[in-house]
Amino acid sequence: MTDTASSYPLLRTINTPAQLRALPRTQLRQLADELRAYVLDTLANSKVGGHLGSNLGTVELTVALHYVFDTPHDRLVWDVGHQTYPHKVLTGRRDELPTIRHFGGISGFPRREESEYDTFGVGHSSTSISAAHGMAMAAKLKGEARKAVAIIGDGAMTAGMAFEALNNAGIAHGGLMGDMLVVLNDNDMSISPPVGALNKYLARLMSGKFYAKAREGAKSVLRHTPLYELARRFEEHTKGMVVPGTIFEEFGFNYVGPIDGHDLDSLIPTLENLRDRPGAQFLHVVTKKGAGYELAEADPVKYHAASGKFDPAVGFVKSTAPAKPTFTQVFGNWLCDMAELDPTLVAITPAMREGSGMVEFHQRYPSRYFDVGIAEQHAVTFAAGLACEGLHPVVAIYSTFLQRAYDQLVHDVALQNLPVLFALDRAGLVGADGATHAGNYDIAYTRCIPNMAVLTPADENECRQALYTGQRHPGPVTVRYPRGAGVGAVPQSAMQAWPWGKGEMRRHSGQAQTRGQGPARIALLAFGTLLYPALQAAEALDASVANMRFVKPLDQALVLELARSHDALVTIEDGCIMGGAGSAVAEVLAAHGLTLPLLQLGLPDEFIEHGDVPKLMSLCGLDAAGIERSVRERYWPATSVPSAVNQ
Ligand SMILES: Cc1ncc(C[n+]2csc(CCOP(=O)(O)OP(=O)(O)O)c2C)c(N)n1
Ligand SMILES: CC(=O)[C@@H](O)[C@H](O)COP(=O)(O)O
Ligand SMILES: [Mg+2]
Repeated sequence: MTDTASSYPLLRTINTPAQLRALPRTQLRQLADELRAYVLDTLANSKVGGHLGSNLGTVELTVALHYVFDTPHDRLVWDVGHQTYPHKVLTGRRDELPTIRHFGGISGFPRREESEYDTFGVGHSSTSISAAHGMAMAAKLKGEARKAVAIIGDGAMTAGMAFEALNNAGIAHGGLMGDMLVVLNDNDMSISPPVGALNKYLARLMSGKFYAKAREGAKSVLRHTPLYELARRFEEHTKGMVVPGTIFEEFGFNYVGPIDGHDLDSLIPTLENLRDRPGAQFLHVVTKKGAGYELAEADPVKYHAASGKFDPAVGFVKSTAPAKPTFTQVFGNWLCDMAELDPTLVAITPAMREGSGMVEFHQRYPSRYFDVGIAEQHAVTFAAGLACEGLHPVVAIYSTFLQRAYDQLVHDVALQNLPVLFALDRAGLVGADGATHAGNYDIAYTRCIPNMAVLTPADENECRQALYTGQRHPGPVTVRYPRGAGVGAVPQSAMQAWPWGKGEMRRHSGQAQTRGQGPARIALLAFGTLLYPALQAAEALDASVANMRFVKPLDQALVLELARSHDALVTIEDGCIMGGAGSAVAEVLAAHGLTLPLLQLGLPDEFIEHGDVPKLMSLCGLDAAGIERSVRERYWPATSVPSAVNQ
């Protein structure tokens, strides 16, 4: 890491936005250049990587926002928040930036508990306008003079929630109008190339004489002009153009733009002008994702995020080492193979083509591939519509993002018992993205839905077989798998459906049928990839191990057989304990009046911070040592047997 003292002489003097605001305007360009270089340099040296393109694209916008608005008194609400590394640097976290997304380091997203300048916790997209509107109305109701600014990307703007907020924020409530500014950071990119009509609409606003004239005009009108004169001439200037009535004005916002989001001479006077205007303001800025770093500008998809250290001079180079296939790749390969077998298969992603492993499917089956934008609710109900007409939709969606479409899951898919397969990637802890992106809850929130089936494959081959099994099921199914690679079980090309609702034994305890003497005879019931640490722990415990495969329908016969032949049961899952697979087992035991001890291992009832997944799993006691320790603590010393068994 380059030492800030020598490499970033101006940036090292800025520890608060107040210090930034004390700078002469003429120094802001240098500050922005140093800030961009520092963000790039820091990320290039980070072993956990982080978001790159979007951060390089918001450097000038961030400098201008903190320069013009009295932060933190005025509230900046970032959308998604993956583009806030410059914001974090300018708000007192410059020297902590190298710790970003590391265990114990600062978060990769704004967090209220991390800084007063992080006014709203984000990570899931399209929440900023709603939150900023809330802050603006609160200021009004409390009689406080403050601005609320939402900074939302063109991708995030495709979510219904953003329009729910626009629909509400542009009008008065009880005669009160919130003073808020929405800044649309339009870089014509989501993670993948943007999709949908809105993108085309924004392109129209940016194209042709309107933008060209606005761009030139803005430069001439805005430079070194007193505010009143600025506002008058800017209005005159834009009036003179064929200014399209924008959709945003229809929502009650005063629309300004598009202006160049990298030109501080445009940004600052325009923001000053809008800062001092009451009511609902909307500024459309045009930026470039990856700005200032040629490789990222040229390939904004690839440079959306870095996965680890890289040499900026050569960029991201694929490692030559044969990597184990990730679960995502297993899914992507299965999807293409299944599409070959099943012509009714269609696949849907809510703006996560690359992350969900669907690039090849998109290339091979373009007419059966649907990227619906950041629109999880629409994705699920769109799938329901496809299924009503006899097609076989696969919705590839991160566990955490499916939370956004829960009612659609219940009301549109499960209640109608439609054959939709949900491929839930990023199930369980996800690591550097932290609590906002953890897929900890899908077992609990899906198994309680009637008609829903919940499959938990243990490795890469089981993932392929589970997807095949699920795809053949005539109702809604979720198949969940974690981020990254598994144990390396090579997926068999032949697809073999599992016996529906059946688990399998993977180890039998050597303990004789004790019932009251000697070490307890324990059965470990593993759901998903924790089968493997469970098998390791079982060697030390001489425990039986069941690979349950299904949370729903649960293999009740297996549960009852294990309960009757063992002294105690232990369930293990990489999902929340509360309401999870262990709870399903507990319900079966209770329903059959069985009172043998049951230990439920899984993720605790707390949000788990970002960090290295193996370390986090160990902290949660979900590695082999942790499982063994928990079982011994509960069911040992060696010779004692749980009292409940003596009954
Ligand atoms: C609800 C939700 N769905 C999907 C994502 C994944 N995601 C993160 S950033 C992103 C693209 C955002 O595009 P945009 O808002 O234009 O920001 P940019 O990266 O272009 O700066 C997506 C789809 C998310 N964070 N939240
Ligand atoms: C900001 C955002 O939500 C995405 O970029 C997310 O971080 C991707 O996660 P993966 O890296 O697990 O694909
Ligand atoms: Mg964008």
